[in-house]
Amino acid sequence: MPDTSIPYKQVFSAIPAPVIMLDTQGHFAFANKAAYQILPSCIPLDDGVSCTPPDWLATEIDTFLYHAKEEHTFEHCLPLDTGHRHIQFTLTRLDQDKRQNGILITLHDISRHKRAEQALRLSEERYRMLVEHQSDLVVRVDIEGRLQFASPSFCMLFGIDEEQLVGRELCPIINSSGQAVMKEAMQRLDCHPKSCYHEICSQTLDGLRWIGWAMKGVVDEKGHIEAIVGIGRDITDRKKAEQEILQLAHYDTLTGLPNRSLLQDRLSQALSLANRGNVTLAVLFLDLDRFKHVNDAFGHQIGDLLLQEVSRRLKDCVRATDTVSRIGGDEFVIILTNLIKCSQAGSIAAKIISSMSRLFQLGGHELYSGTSIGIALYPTDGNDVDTLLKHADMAMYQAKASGRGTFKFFSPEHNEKMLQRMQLEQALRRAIEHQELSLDYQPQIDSATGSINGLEALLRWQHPQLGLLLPGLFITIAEETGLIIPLGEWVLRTACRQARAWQRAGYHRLRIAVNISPRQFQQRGLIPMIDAILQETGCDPRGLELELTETTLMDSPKEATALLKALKRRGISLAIDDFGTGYSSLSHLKHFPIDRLKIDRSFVNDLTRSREDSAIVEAIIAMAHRLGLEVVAEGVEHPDQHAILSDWGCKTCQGFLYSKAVSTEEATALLATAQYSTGIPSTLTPQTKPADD
Ligand SMILES: Nc1nc2c(ncn2[C@@H]2O[C@H](COP(=O)(O)O[C@H]3[C@@H](O)[C@H](n4cnc5c(=O)[nH]c(N)nc54)O[C@@H]3COP(=O)(O)O)[C@@H](O)[C@H]2O)c(=O)[nH]1
Repeated sequence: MPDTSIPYKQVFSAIPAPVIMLDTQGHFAFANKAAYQILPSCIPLDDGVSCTPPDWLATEIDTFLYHAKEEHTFEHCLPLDTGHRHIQFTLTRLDQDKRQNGILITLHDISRHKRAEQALRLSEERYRMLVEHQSDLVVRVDIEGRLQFASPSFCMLFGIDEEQLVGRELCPIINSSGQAVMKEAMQRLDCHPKSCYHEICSQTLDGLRWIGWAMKGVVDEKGHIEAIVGIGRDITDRKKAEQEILQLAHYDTLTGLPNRSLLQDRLSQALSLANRGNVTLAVLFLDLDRFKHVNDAFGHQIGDLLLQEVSRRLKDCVRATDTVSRIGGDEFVIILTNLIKCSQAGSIAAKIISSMSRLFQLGGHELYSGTSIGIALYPTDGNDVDTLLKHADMAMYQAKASGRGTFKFFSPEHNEKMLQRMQLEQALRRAIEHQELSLDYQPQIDSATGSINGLEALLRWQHPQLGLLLPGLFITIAEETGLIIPLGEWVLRTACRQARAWQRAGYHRLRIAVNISPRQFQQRGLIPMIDAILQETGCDPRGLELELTETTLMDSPKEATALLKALKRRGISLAIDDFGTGYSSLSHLKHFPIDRLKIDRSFVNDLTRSREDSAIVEAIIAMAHRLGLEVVAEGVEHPDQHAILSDWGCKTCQGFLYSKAVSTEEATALLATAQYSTGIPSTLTPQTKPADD
C-alpha cells in the first residue's frame, strides 16, 4: 500500500488532472473523478477495491518497473462510450526514495491532437500526390533563390537530378539569360509578400518553352518572408496563339509587311523620335501601276506573287530601320527615318521606281508593273500621322496625274486642287443612284450623203452644285478610282436601251457608239456583262459599236485580240478611237478584228493648215482602206475639212460642223428630220459655218 502518512487520495481527488494510483502489487488502488470520467468502463475501477489492470497496461507497468526508469510514457487507444480515444499514460513512482510505494499514472486525452496530426499527415500526402502527379511545375526556394524543393515535372523538364536539386540556384535553371526577372520578382515579393506573376521563356529539354510563374512568398511567424513558392505552367501554346493574333492584327498576311494599324503606330513613334532628335522624316505613298490589269489578265495568284515580289524589292531599297508597309490592295507606305536632307527621300523614291520598272518573272509569266510615289516630309508637310499620310497620298495622285512611274513631293499649291478632286470623287460615287448622269448623242454623218449613220453616246453629269460637267472632268477620276466599272455599265445599259428604242422606231441600221475605257476593257467579266445587257435591253448587237483607244488595246494585245474576237462573234462593231495619238503596232492592228479607225480630232483640226497633219490623215485613210477598215474623222468643224475628207474617201465624219452632242429627245428629232441613210438632210448638210457648241 502507498505510504499512508501522505493523504494521497485527498490530494489527488482535489486536482483536476486524471490520475490513477497503483499499489505496490500493481493493482488499482485509487482513481480520481477526472480519471473515472475518462475511463469509466474500460478500467474496472472501484474505489477501495483492488483489482488487476488489463493486460496492455500490465505489460507497460512491467516495462516501467523492469527498466527502473523515473518515468514511462505511452499511448493507448481505448474504446470508450464516447468512441475511440487516444490516451497518453505517464507512469511515475509515488515515492522515488521509498520504492515500496505504488505507481502514479497520469492520463492525458490526446485524441484531438492525434486527429490534428492525422489530418496534417493526410493533407501532406494529398499535397505530395498533387505535386508529384500534376504537370504544373512546383518549386520552393529560399530567400537567396536556392531550391528547397522542386516537383518531378520541373526536374524532368529541366533535366535536373531530383537528388541534387536542393541548394541549386533557380534562376540559371529557368532562364540563364533572364535572371534579372526572377531577382526582381523576389525583391518585389520581399516588399509585398502576396503574390506575383512572371512569364519567362526557358531553354528546356523540350526546347524553348514559355512558362507562366505564379509566385507567392511564404512568411514566418514574424511576418518575414522565408521562402518563395512558385507554380509554373507551360503557356507556350497560348503565347504562340497570342503571337499569331498579334501577327494577324498588325501584319499583312500576304506579304508579311506591317499593315495600316502597325504603320500608324510606327509612324507615331518615329514622329516622337524625330521631334526629340530634331531630324527629318519622310512618308512615301506608293501605288502600283497596272496592278488591276495584272490581276485581270493573269489571275489573282499572279497578282499575289507580284505583291510579294514588290514587297521584297521595296525592302531591298530601304534600310532595315525604315518601315515598309502594305495598307491595302496595291498601296504601300514607307517611313524613312533619320534623313540628313530631304532630297534623300527623292533619291530613294527614284531607286524604288527604277526597281519596280524591272521585269517581274512570276509563275512562268513575264510582266512589267511600275509605281507612282508621293512624298510628304516631317515637319514641313505635317507633324502628325494623319496629315502626313494624307499629304503623301495627295502627292501620289499628283505623281500619277503627271504621268505614271514618277514621284512627287507634296505641294501645298496642289492641295486645293486635290481636295476638289476628292470631293468630286465622293460626289461621283453618288451620281448614279442620285440619277445625275445622262447620255447625249453626237451624230456621225455619212460624208457622201449627209445622212446620220451613227450616234456616239457621250456621258454628261448634272452636278447638283457645279452644274453640267463634261466627261473630261471626271472620266480620269472614275478610271483611277475604279468607279468607271459601275459608271461604264450604266452607260452601256442606257445606250443599249436607247439603241433598242431607236431600233424599234425603225432605225435598224443605226449604229450607237459607246466609249469603253481601258480599265473597263480590262475588267473581268466584261463579256458576260455585255451579254446580260444585250439580253436585258433586247438591243440588236449589230446596232452597237464599242470605241476603244489604241493604248487600251496595246496594253496587252494578245488578251485584247481574244476579247475583240468574242465581241465580234456577237455582231458588235469595233472602232479604234483617237487613232494616231497612241502607240499602235501595225502588225497587231492587222490582227485586231476591228471595223473602223477614228482619226483623232487633233489631226483633223489642222488638216487645212498643216501639211504634216494632212499627210497623216491621208495616210491613215489609205492604210485603213487597204486593211479593209472604214474611217471616221472626228472633230470636223469646217466645210473645207469635210470636203477634203470626203475627197479622200473618209466614209464617216463627226464634229460640230454637223452637230454637237445633243439630248436623246433632240437626237430622236434629228433622226426624224434627217433622211436616214438616204439623201442629204437640210439640217445636217455641211454648213458653211461651224455649229454653235
Ligand atoms: N469611257 C468613257 N468615256 C467617255 C464617255 N463619254 C465621253 N467619254 C470621253 O470623254 C472625252 C470627252 O468627251 P466630251 O467632252 O463629250 O467630248 C466629245 C465631243 O463633245 C467632242 N467633240 C465632238 N466633235 C467635236 C468638234 O468638232 N470639236 C471639238 N473640239 N470637240 C468635239 O469630242 C469628244 C468625243 O471624242 P471621242 O470619244 O474621241 O470621239 C472623250 O474622250 C470621250 O471619249 C463614256 O461614257 N465613257
